[in-house]
Amino acid sequence: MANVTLRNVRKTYTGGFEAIKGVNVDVADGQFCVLVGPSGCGKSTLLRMVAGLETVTGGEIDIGGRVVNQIEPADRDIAMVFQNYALYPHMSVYNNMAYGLRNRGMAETEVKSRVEEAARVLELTSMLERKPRQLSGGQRQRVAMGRAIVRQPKVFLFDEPLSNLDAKLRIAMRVEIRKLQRRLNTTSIYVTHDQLEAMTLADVLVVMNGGQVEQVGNPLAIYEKPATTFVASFIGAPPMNLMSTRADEIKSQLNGAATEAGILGIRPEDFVITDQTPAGGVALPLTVEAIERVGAETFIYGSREQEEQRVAATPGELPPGEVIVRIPGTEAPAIGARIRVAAIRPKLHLFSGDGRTRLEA
Ligand SMILES: Nc1ncnc2c1ncn2[C@@H]1O[C@H](COP(=O)(O)OP(=O)(O)OP(=O)(O)O)[C@@H](O)[C@H]1O
Repeated sequence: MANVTLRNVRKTYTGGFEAIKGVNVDVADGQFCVLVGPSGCGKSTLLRMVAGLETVTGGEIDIGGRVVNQIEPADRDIAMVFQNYALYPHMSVYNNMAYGLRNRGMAETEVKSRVEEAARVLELTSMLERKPRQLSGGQRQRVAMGRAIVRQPKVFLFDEPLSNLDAKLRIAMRVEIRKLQRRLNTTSIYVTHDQLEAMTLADVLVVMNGGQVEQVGNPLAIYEKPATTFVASFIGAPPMNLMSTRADEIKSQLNGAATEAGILGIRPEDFVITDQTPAGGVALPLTVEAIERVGAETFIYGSREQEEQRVAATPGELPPGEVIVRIPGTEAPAIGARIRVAAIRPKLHLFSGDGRTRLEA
């Protein structure tokens, strides 16, 4: 059991590319921390630095009160689960799990007891004699987990462990990993580019962009109060609608301070279809361009009457003038219909014109 603290951690690769530009993160003992961000944001680099697989070019990595910058991976008391599982194909499931323990010279009775306990927890007991090729993707993933568990490390590190699984199995394994982590109560750091996986797994969510941390916190708190337009559009699908507060129709509905802000954000589910303009809210006329019915809810893609300038570049950015509205149920207006949608003040997000600062609505 251990906390993990990153203090102003930096990484410049040979050749001069600065992949990590001063990251501070604190993961308390037993917490599940998820690093999320788009491809190339540096999340794998950061995880590999914690593991000791990449050198640290600045700052400190502290595991359980000990700075580990100069400590070999094998001596850091961590266990890593990789995307490709990295199982030995010629060894049985049992031997795959036992290998690392035997390498450390552990007595065979202790090896047996740890492997059998991990197999029981992971429901692999009946498969211990099989080779990896005789297992499904999900079972291989569990063997990879088992190999980490038997080590009884202070910290688990996961590098996109579910990305080779199909959508259904990903969800099942996501739930399994969370249950297992709660049971073992082992501090964990998990890398993914999937914001939904990140939201559902994390105690502490770290949203990264361009080698820096955009926001750290509880996933729901981040969803409710994103610090930047990058976070606003990366966390949540479909993404938050972002529009310029200087568009005439919007400016007329916001008070002075708010119109100075620059960018107004409204999540698709925070709109209602209504002819009223709620006090302290914003209403928009839309022409319905497309409808998607997804089981119990419906997405309406609407266009605003007026063209507007593009707002600060963000990952899930919608085309200018397009608004997504998410409503429960399957009843929806017809394509081409003109509707009005509105959202009230607690659901309005305001950001500075460059998208870098959240302002009070
Ligand atoms: N050995 C290396 N030398 C130079 N640059 C590297 C090296 N490894 C990674 N990079 C660069 O560092 C940046 C961060 O890479 P990293 O693999 O950490 O990103 P990531 O967020 O994990 O992305 P992905 O989700 O695609 O794996 C990228 O721009 C990448 O090209």
